Amino acid sequence: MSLSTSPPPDAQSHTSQHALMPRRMEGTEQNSLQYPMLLNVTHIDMTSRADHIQAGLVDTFLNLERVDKNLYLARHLLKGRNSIPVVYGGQVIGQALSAATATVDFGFVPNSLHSYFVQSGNVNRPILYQVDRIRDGKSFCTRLVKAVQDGEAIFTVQISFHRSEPDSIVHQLPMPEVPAPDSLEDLSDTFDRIKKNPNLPPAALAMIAFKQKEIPPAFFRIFSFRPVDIDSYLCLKKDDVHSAGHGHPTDAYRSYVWIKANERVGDDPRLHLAAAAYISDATMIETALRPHSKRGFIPSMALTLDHSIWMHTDNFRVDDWLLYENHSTVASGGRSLIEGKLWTRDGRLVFSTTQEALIRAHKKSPPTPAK
Ligand SMILES: CCCCCCCCCCCCCCCC(=O)SCCNC(=O)CCNC(=O)[C@H](O)C(C)(C)COP(=O)(O)OP(=O)(O)OC[C@H]1O[C@@H](n2cnc3c(N)ncnc32)[C@H](O)[C@@H]1OP(=O)(O)O
Repeated sequence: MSLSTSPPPDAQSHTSQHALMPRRMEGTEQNSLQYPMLLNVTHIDMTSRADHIQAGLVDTFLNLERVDKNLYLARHLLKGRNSIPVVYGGQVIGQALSAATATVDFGFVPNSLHSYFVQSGNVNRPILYQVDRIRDGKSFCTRLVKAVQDGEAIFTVQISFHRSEPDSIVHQLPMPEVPAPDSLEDLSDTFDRIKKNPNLPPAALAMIAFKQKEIPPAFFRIFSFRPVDIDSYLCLKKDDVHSAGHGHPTDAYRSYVWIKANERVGDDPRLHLAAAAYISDATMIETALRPHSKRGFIPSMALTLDHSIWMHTDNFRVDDWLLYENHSTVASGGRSLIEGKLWTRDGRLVFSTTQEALIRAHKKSPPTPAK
C-alpha cells in the first residue's frame, strides 16, 4: 500500500531498526547471537522537523516505517501547541490507523475507532506502533494498536474494519446550511489582515496574537481552515448566541470550519481516511473553550483524553473541502465532551466523532497566612 511505509526524504539512518534486531556476528567461532548495538544504543536525534519547509502531510506526518510484521515507527511528529513539546493527538490517531490498515486485506475499510491518550507523547522521540491482530473475520476485522515511546504506552486504540456490503436501511441527517468555502477567507490570511486593524479591541488583538503564537505553522502549511463565523472564532462577538449564516441557528458551543489538505493526497481512499482522522482532533477542544476564553478563561491544561470516530464511507477526498461541525454538549469536573460531524460539500456525512477533553484551570494560590 502507498500508506507511507517508505522512509521520508530526509529520514535518518535506521538506527532503531538495527537496535531492535540481534546481529549475527561473522567470524566468531560459535557464530553466536550477540547484541552489541544494545550496549551502545544512543537515542535518535528526533528534533522535530514539523516546521521544515519540505514537511508534508503524507510523506512526513503520516509517514511510517515498517520495522517488522505488526511494528511501525514514526519519526516526524508535530506539536499540538508551540509552547509544549506534546505530540498532536490527531497525528497519533492518523498514524495508528495507517499502521492498522497496513495489516488488513484490501477490501476492508475502517468503520470505527475508539482511542485513549494515556500519556503525552514527546515530539522529540520516535513513536513505535504495535499492532495486535485481534480477529480476522469474513466481514469484520479488529485491530488493537498500542503507541509506545521509551517503552511506555502513550496511546491505545481499537479499530474495526468492515468489508463493504450492500445497503439495508438508509437515512442521514441533512447537512447544516452554511456559506460555501469559496466565499470565506483562509484563517491564516484573516490573521494577517485583522491584526493590522487599528480599531480592534486590545483583548481581540491579544487573542489573535496568542493563537498565532500557539498554533504551530505546520498546521497552516498542510491544511487550510476557513471558519464559517470568523468573528465568533476570534471572539469578536458580544452575544453568545449567533447565526452561522443562512438562518441556521447555532449556539456558542458549536463551530463550523471548512478544512482541506493543501497537497494532493493521491487516489488511495485509505490515505484520505487517515488524513481526515489526523485533522479530526484539531478543532474540538477549542469549540468547548471558546465561549469561556471570551470571558477571560485561560486553561492551565487542555488535552484530548479520548477520541472516537465512526467512518460512514471512504468515498470522499480530504484534498477537497470538508465541513467540520463541532458541538460541545457538556463541561464539568475538569472534563468536556465534544461531538463532531464531517461533511462533504455535497452534503454527505462521512465521519461522526466524539471526544472527551481534560480542561483544567490554573490552581488558585493558597491564601497567604495571616501574620
Ligand atoms: C476554526 C478552526 C481553526 C483551526 C486552527 C488550527 C488548529 C491547530 C490547533 C491545534 C490544536 C490541537 C489540540 C489538540 C489537542 C491534543 O492533541 S492534546 C495531545 C493528546 N493528548 C494527550 O497528550 C494527553 C495524554 N494523557 C496524559 O497526559 C495523562 O493521561 C493525563 C491526562 C495528564 C493524566 O495523567 P495522570 O498521571 O493521571 O496525571 P494527573 O494527576 O492528572 O497530573 C498530571 C499533571 O497535571 C498537573 N496538574 C494537576 N492539576 C493541574 C491544574 N489545575 N493545572 C495545571 N496542572 C495541573 C499535576 O501536577 C501533574 O503534573 P506532574 O506531577 O506530572 O508534573
